Amino acid sequence: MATNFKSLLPVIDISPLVVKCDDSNMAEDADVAKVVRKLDKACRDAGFFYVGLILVGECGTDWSWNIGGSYKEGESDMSNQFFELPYEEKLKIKIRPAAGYRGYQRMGLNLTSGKQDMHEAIDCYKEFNEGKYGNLGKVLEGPNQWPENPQEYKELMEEYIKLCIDLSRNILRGISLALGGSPYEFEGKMMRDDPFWIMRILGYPGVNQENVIGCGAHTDYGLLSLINQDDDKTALQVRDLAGDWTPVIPIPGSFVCNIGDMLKFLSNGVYESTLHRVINNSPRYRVCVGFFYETNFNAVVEPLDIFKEKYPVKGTSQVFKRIVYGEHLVHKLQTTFTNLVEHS
Ligand SMILES: NC(=[NH2+])NCCC[C@H](N)C(=O)O
Ligand SMILES: O=C(O)CCC(=O)C(=O)O
Ligand SMILES: [Fe+2]
Repeated sequence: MATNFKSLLPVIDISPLVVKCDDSNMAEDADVAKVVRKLDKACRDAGFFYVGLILVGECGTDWSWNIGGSYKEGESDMSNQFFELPYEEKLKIKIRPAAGYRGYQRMGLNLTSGKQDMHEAIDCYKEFNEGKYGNLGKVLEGPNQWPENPQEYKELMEEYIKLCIDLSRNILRGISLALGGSPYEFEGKMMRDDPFWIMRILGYPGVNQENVIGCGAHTDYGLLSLINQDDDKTALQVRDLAGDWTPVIPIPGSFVCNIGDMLKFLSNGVYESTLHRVINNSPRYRVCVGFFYETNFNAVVEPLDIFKEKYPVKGTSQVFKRIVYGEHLVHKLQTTFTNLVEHS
């Protein structure tokens, strides 16, 4: 992987995790242990890091792609093609509450802390059977909406999602070890055997003025986010421990990975979900795909016993109430899309 990019965030080659993914004794492997130490430091510091994958592993998936690279070879062009379509064309897959908040959202529809974000997007969520999550889940019921053109877009993105799910699971095994648990604290029991996911294909207009907010400061909602950004524009910024905004300079062939709110809760606050925002100061259009790997939709999330024992709470500021992930998500949707309810 290229090393001539100056970034303040660590780059972690996670291939040992992928190679050892089926080995329950993976923690004893020296290469895995090294990755785990790096993950722990990255998660305690910024909560943001780059992941790379150099080896070809075997995990029931074709890993013979350089992370993010397969997307950039084809689908990225298709995302650009979609956003270049006339507005009326894009509206054919318009996001609506009745369509489970899935589909195309115009520039400025998404609100963060009540302010309009200068991005447009296609939002997708894991599809599930009607009624599966009762009233709460109803809000998100419906098939994802894909454009008719380009035709192969849907199929390719669905492949991409599978890879992201696999990759997220492997990284989380490393994070689970980094927290001092088994590799499997974030799967299986505790209702995390049917992980929910979100994917947002984002387009940010090029600008001629400074500091147009593409996406306001927020934390992500779930366990782990994988950000696949254009290689030639720096727009994503992370708030570091000192409270300064650090640019996340793209590193070709890598994903940017960050911690979401659920991981913060489950880890008893040992790892934080870090604030980040997007400002595309480039005159050119920027496309980015965010993949968000979550707990089960109906998971009750609270600090895991193992982490409460390992990391006793100091003071009262760190006491986490139990929450249901789906409630957290639906609440976020309602504050993000307040303008949508009125017009549809
Ligand atoms: N699904 C997301 N990660 N959305 C990011 C946008 C931030 C969203 N508007 C919020 O206020 O939380
Ligand atoms: O565009 C990006 O780089 C990140 C987008 C993001 O933070 C989000 O959608 O949650
Ligand atoms: Fe985000």
